[in-house]
Amino acid sequence: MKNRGICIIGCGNLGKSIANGLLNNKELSPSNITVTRRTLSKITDLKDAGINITSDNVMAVRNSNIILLAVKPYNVSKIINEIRSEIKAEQHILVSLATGLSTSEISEMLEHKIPVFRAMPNIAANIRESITCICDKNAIAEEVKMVKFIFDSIGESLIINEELMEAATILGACGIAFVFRFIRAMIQGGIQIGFDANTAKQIVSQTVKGAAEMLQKNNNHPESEIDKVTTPKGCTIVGLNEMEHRGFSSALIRGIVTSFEKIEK
Ligand SMILES: NC(=O)C1=CN([C@@H]2O[C@H](COP(=O)(O)OP(=O)(O)OC[C@H]3O[C@@H](n4cnc5c(N)ncnc54)[C@H](O)[C@@H]3O)[C@@H](O)[C@H]2O)C=CC1
Ligand SMILES: O=C(O)[C@@H]1CCC=N1
Repeated sequence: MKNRGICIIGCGNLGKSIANGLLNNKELSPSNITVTRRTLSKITDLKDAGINITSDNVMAVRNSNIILLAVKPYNVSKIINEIRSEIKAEQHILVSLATGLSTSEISEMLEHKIPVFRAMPNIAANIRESITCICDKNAIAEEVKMVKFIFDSIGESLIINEELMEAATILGACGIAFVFRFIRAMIQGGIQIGFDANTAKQIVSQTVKGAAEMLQKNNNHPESEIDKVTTPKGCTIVGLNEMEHRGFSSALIRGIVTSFEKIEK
């Protein structure tokens, strides 16, 4: 990776998070990273850190090997039109972050057959705690490794089949919003039983973090951890059962399926 040039076209929320993640990766030199945005004043901090910033997408592509397309889906074809003639089969790999556009659709917009990837991170990329699902078209193992290296800089990454990419979008990228809504409801409950909002947020955030880390470290099923909390005839089981009577799990599952049906349309 050391001598590979990486460019990020569209340095907005995700693009900037990725650039920051890459800055923290000691195996990469900031001088090999170029990011583009129309309003450069919003990314001068990246310039101060040694990253090249420009509004010239064509120049950025010319001087790089791995192109990350981090613009909104409706801007993808316009950007590809702009950079198409600069994309060379022997030089480039393209990684699209755009929701809902397949690798085939993107490949068809290109002049040459090059490896095309899709990657779906979530906004925790900002603190390098994203989960990014990745799939590819026409890539060899070494190229897959290079792309995975980039997304491992902003959290964890996973190679999946493209047919699961929409499901990955719902579970990981939209999923973080579902988790935030759960957290908000916990905080509201916490306030009703006596805490101020900030204290409730601190207790709930750390509780959620602890639960997630337990699953990651112990690899147990959530239900076996729940069994450790539920004292017979105790206060946890009555709360859990009341939530289920009110449709807690069912509401979450139905929300996930509804989001999935929307993205599949
Ligand atoms: N926001 C999210 O949670 C997720 C978003 N995505 C996908 O990632 C992509 C980027 O999303 P965000 O970063 O949230 O959007 P954003 O709007 O924050 O970033 C896009 C950036 O591209 C810039 N841009 C637009 N046209 C340009 C041009 N011609 N040249 C250079 N820069 C240009 C915009 O000024 C903006 O800063 C989207 O395709 C989205 O579907 C994927 C996973 C999660
Ligand atoms: O809500 C959306 O459409 C996008 C997809 C992934 C996250 N946000």
